[in-house]
Amino acid sequence: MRATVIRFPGSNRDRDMIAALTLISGQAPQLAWHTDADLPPSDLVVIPGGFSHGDYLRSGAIAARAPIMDAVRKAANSGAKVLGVCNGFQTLTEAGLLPGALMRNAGLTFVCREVILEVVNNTNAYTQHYAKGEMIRCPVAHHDGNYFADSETLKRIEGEGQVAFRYAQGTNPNGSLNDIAGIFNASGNVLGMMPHPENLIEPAHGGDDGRRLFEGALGLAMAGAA
Ligand SMILES: NC(=O)CC[C@H](N)C(=O)O
Repeated sequence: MRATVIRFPGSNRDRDMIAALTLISGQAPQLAWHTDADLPPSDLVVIPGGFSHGDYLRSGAIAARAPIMDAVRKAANSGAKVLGVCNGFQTLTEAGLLPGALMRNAGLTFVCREVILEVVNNTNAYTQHYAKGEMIRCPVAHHDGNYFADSETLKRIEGEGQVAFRYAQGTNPNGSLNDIAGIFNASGNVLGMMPHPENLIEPAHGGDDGRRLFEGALGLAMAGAA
């Protein structure tokens, strides 16, 4: 399983993502730069969190138009997994690889805290190691995490099982419609999520609820599983 992490000017969770993928798979991921025209052969492409291009214009808007994104689109269309976390999720919506948009948090402040997520759909490689309806811990750190989609799109993604994670009732940190924290594309190989599973993968983090997402995406058995 070959994983690649893409870096943009202003990415700041790339090192966390590289550390998580290395720890979980035993192999350092390949790296790509935003101006690269091609991606190395990859089964999993990850766009990490951060403030690409200083969040100017809109978070992820400039990154979505980087040369590397043509290669990401090609990889996604040919079935590779593409995971966008936080600024990565923003970039994937701006690139049209995921529906909807991430708007300014309803409270107009940056939120940095742990939230509880409900695993809405576990019939997908990314979420296969969670139980449906399982509540997991995960940190968030963003100012533009307020998921919005028009009513037709919202109905479609809800109806087609494209909602991956929801903020637990009453804990929505940003005003996202339907408490949406993460969504799949229609084919299920692209996942965007605002919370940071890479920051809760080992006891030193205070928990490891995020770990199973990477084990699923990388096609690995759960640590500790027989
Ligand atoms: N941690 C992040 O990726 C931050 C995402 C984004 N730039 C925001 O603040 O909304």
